[in-house]
Amino acid sequence: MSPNQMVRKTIKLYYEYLRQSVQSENERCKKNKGEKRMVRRPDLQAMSIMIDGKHCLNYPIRRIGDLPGIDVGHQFYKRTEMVVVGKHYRWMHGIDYIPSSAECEMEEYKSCTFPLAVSVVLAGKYKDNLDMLEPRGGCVFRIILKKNVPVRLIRGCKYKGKIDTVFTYDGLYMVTGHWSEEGKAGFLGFKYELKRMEGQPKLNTNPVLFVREHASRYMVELTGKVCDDISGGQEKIRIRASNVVDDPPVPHMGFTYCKSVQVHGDVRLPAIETTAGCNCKGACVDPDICACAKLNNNEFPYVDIDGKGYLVRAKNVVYVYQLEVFRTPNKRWAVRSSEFIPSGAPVCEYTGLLRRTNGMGNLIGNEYILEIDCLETMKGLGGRKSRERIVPTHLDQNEDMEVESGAEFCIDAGTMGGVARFINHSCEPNLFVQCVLSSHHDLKLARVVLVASDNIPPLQELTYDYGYVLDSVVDANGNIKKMACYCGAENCRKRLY
Ligand SMILES: C[S@@+](CC[C@H](N)C(=O)[O-])C[C@H]1O[C@@H](n2cnc3c(N)ncnc32)[C@H](O)[C@@H]1O
Repeated sequence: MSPNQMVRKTIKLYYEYLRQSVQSENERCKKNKGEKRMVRRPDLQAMSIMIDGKHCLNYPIRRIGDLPGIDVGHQFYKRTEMVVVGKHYRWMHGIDYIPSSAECEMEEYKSCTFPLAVSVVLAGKYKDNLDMLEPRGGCVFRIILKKNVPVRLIRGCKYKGKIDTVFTYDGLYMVTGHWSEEGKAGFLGFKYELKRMEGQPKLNTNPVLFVREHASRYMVELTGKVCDDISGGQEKIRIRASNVVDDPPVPHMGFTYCKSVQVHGDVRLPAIETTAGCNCKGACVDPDICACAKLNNNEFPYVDIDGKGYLVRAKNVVYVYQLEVFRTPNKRWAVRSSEFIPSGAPVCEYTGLLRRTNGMGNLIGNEYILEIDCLETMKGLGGRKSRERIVPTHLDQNEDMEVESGAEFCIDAGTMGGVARFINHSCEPNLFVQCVLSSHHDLKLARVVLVASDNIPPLQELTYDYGYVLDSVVDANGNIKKMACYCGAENCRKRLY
């Protein structure tokens, strides 16, 4: 696994623990009526679980300088997120340091006098904090910054949306001078002049400012706009389409928008027993009593954070973002959001015509088919990666299910579909496919929702892994078809199929 992948994996795990911690805190508060909400901070709980479980990177032996897999411009959305990858371990403090040479990984610095500062977060919290960008850095309060030892500089920037602060890694700085000065609070403080080291990528504070100030305006004044709302008013939030790639811009998408799955005329659905849901009054509280939780191995699949539902972690069974369809140079259309999408948030449903997969010979070449292969995924069949441990028990025990033959139904968004039909494949995606059962319990006819697997910054392309097995796609003559992948991921498999 590459350092970048290690970092992503660690951050994903941290957010999974974070959502679990929010969930258990919510449940505890609901059970103990009158108890103050969130006594234990979920982010700190998640951080402790990561530390105790030895899931953190670059810890306890610490590194000075750049950390593998965290480049200039990398953005963090919580201070504790920086802790779990070893970027800035002292989450409460502006300066992080290595206390002794025994905790320092790098031989060349072992002879220095410790403690040794390794990173500085400038978040505008101190009254005397001067952040004048280059060449001067900020003001700090203890003499632990050393000449000739680089420090990582991370800039916090307030964000107007759902997250409080975005922390951007700005690169390595050297101390070029220091002096003492009486601060605004009347105490003597030490100030440092920091100079950014040569040869690093350009300062990356601009994307933060762009996101903060201009993303929503950008959506209003969308450059190259070819359609004001591809949903034709069906969705609450308009889905605009833009094309700055073609000249003249291609406006045609050749499909009919549908907000929900439509049953194809040829399909006779099996008799489905609809379910009434649980007997909880108001919000579901007790997972030992709630019928919905029982079907999910006695836990709630969703956690409520600020009144919104987030998936705790990928489940075998269980839209609100301003999405935009945009033209790409080599993948035709694609989808992105103008807003930050937090990890675990459901983004959109894959809609289209519900069809049977057999007898679909005439659909060879249809690029918009998504098989409802919930059960295959649960059992890890046909090259699918099984989601271990969390097969709901009532389904796991049902060994009679015919799963070897592949998915019985699929959603065909070729002529009719929603915005999800424009979401491309990536070998390192930021969404995952989640099957959801709500009004019935028939896995073959589950709804398919795409959920954020990472924190997704505004304007980043949304992608999921199509999960093709290589050489599994054939043409009408039975010849193997190959398609090049242009996802651009570091570990791209180079082929879609
Ligand atoms: C469901 S569609 C996605 C939307 C499509 N780009 C469009 O403009 O309608 C799937 C098709 O998009 C293209 N595509 C998706 N991901 C791709 C990738 N990573 N590399 C190359 N082409 C991709 C392929 O042509 C694929 O058959």
